[in-house]
Amino acid sequence: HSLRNIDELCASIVRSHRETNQYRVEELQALRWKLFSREELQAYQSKSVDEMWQHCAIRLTDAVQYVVEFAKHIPGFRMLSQNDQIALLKTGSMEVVLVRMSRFFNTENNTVFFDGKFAGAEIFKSLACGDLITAVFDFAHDMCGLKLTEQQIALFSALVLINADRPCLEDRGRVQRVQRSVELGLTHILHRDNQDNLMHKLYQRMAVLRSLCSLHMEKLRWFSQRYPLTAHSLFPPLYKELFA
Ligand SMILES: CCS(=O)(=O)c1ccc(CC(=O)Nc2nc(-c3ccccc3)c(C(=O)c3ccccc3CC(C)C)s2)cc1
Repeated sequence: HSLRNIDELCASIVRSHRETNQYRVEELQALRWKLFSREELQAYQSKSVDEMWQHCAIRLTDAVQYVVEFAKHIPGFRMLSQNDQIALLKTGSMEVVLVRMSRFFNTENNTVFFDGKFAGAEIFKSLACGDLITAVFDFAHDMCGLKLTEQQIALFSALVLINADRPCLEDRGRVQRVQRSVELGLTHILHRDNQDNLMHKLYQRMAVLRSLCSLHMEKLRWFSQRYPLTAHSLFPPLYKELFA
């Protein structure tokens, strides 16, 4: 890998990250103090479990669509077989959504961007999965502590997605080669930013992401058993395809 290739790889991943985000950082910084009123909060909290799950699944699926677009523009991702691309998105897209959402977490009042405003954990009460919500908020808070730049987030997101250890890959070797080039890109960016020490912290966060996503899958299984109709006929098809 000549340095030129690595620079080009980083530039295309950063460009793709920027072009596939629903919101720009500046946009959401401006909304940071736009909070839900007590009435709005009560309206969310009085939704039934299945209503709130459906509401969130739709929004989560929106965010996942953008991650699919991001993946398609990662050099080397499109070279992989269709099956391997799906396998990587199945396990990685939620993780990238969590990394992206964490950028907009407001650590001063512990709120996350949801439905156009910033919401505290209590708004998700009717989901009846408090441990998942707490874990997501803790992760977002922790990620903010790393103060990653958009470029670092772009390369980290690509590395989260292109992971040769994922289950049911056809050509693990090929995924490994793409993963190694993205790893080189991330270490290159961190070295340039004089933050080599971040690399091992980011690998630690990848393990937390995996546990968050298995908790999400566990909650989804619990929900689908209790509300089969909602899960099978009212959730977005992409949500079912990727998570169910
Ligand atoms: C991701 C791209 S982005 O431009 O940053 C962006 C784009 C769009 C938004 C707005 C948005 O959809 N926010 C959502 N927030 C949460 C959420 C919820 C609980 C805690 C923390 C955040 C959503 C979820 O549905 C969710 C997310 C993670 C785990 C679990 C769930 C709920 C389960 C039941 C599906 S959707 C925010 C950020």
